[in-house]
Parts: sequence; C-alpha cells; structure tokens
Amino acid sequence: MAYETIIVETRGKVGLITLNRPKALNALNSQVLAEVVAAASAFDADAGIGAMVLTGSEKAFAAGADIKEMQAMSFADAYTQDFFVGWEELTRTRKPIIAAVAGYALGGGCELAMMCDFIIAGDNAKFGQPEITLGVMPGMGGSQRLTRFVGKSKAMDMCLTGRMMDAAEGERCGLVSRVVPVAELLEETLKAAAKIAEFSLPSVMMTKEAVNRAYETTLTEGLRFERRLFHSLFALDDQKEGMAAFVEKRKPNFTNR
Ligand SMILES: CC(C)=CC(=O)SCCNC(=O)CCNC(=O)[C@H](O)C(C)(C)COP(=O)(O)OP(=O)(O)OC[C@H]1O[C@@H](n2cnc3c(N)ncnc32)[C@H](O)[C@@H]1OP(=O)(O)O
Repeated sequence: MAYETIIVETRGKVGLITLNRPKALNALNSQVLAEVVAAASAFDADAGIGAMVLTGSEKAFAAGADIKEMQAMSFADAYTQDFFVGWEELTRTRKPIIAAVAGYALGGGCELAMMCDFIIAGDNAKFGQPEITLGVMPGMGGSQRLTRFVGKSKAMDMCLTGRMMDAAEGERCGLVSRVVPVAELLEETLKAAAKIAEFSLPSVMMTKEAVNRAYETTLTEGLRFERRLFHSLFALDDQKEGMAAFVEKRKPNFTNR
C-alpha cells in the first residue's frame, strides 16, 4: 500500500509508523485512520515484527481529529457511519504498540495515544481533551480511557475544562509511563520496543492480552485468565529455552514456538 499521510518503516524487529501531516499538526482525518490501521495490521501480521511504535513530529503527535473534515458533518452522517468506529481496529492489534508522544496530543491525538499499549512522552508533550471548546465531547475514547488511566477527578477536569496537562503531570497521574528529553524520545521508544521484540512473541502477546483483560473483567476472572495463559506457556519451546538459558547463564534464543 502507498501511504500519503504516514511514513512506515521497519527498524530491526520494530515497525515504526510516523504520522506525517505536518501542515495540519497531524490532524487525524479519514485517510490517516485508514492508513494507520492498515500499517498496524500489516505489522501485526508480519512474522518478522515483534512490536510497533506510533509517533508524530516534535511539535505535534496529533492536534486532534480533523476539525475541517468534521465541521460540516450532520448528526445523520456521524451516526449512520458510526464515525470514529474505525479506530477500534487499531486496538485489536495483538502485538504491543507504544506511542512516542512529543508536542501536542489533543482530542483525538490524546485518544490515539491512549489506544496504544503505553505512552512514552517527550518533555515537551502536552495532553488534552479540548473537544468541549468546540461544542462537542471526546468521541475516540477519551471519556472512557482517560478515566481509566487517571481516575474520575482528573478525567472530569480535563474533559470539562479542556485544559492541557504537561508531560510531568501526565507521568504523575499515570497517563504516561515515562518522560524523556524530547531529543531522545524516538531513540528511547525504539529501544523499549526493540527490547520487547527480543522476547518470545507468544509470551509478549499473552501479556498484552492479560493486562488488557484487567480493564474488562472482574479481578477473579482476570486472575483465572492470567493463570490459564501462564499455564499454556509451558507448552512452548520458548519456556524451556528461557529457563534453560537462565540456569546455564546465557542469553536465550527464542524461536516464538
Ligand atoms: C471531536 C473529537 C471527538 C475529537 C477531536 O480531536 S476535536 C479536535 C481537538 N483538538 C483541538 O481542538 C486542537 C486544535 N488546534 C489548536 O488548538 C492549535 O492548532 C494548537 C494549539 C494545537 C497549535 O496552535 P498553533 O498556533 O501552533 O498552530 P495553528 O496555526 O493553530 O495550526 C497549524 C495548522 O494546523 C491546523 N490544525 C491544527 N489542529 C487541527 C485540527 N484538530 N484539525 C484540523 N486542522 C488543525 C490549523 O488549522 C493550521 O492550519 P491552517 O493554517 O491551514 O488553518
């Protein structure tokens, strides 16, 4: 597929997707959606890829859903198309995807970052859900995911006032896993993704599945689900290899089998 709004590259076993609409601060229109989903799905299906990174520019991860595209939309259009539902496809990727966020991550941009498995932020990152200032509200998951990340009080504050939070506040409240100097953001995020990609792919994928299950089920069910996945890993060569390598004091050679 020829991409026009994103750049798609591989760095070893890492798939890198860079949002690339600089003049619109990476505003997310339908074409970006289609291309990001296609690229992530292709990496998900690629046996040579173990993890992905989604990033933008130093000024903007993404300044939101494309206001110019939405401006003339009617209720009937929005409802019948189930506008934004396409982004859910991204959350169905089974390999880990890390958001490397510099600059603005606003509205749909913040929501897109939260669809990833975790967020590493540059120290200039600014997160916000300013939809309220446009006479609407979050529509790509902000009211739900942000609340799960940061709790009710801060999610209400962000969604109702439309204010921005900086990277340090994002880290303090659990939206962001770590903050790094913006000049090192991509390198550090690629390093984290490369580390994940070195591990046994089935155990990585099951770990992602188990952590995500924590958001959707009871503690009792979640614990049982985790144990069953854990048990199943003993059927793999990689469990034998990983534990033998530890005992033999050498690096494991995982085969994803
Ligand atoms: C509705 C739902 C569910 C989700 C949403 O995401 S709604 C959008 C939420 N985002 C916003 O409200 C942020 C809008 N953008 C801004 O407030 C500012 O652009 C800024 C604070 C991020 C940066 O300000 P700055 O002065 O540095 O840059 P601008 O001149 O304002 O922008 C440059 C260029 O980009 C276009 N742009 C920016 N954001 C969007 C957007 N979300 N959609 C479409 N286009 C956007 C902006 O219009 C300008 O282009 P033009 O000069 O050609 O107009």
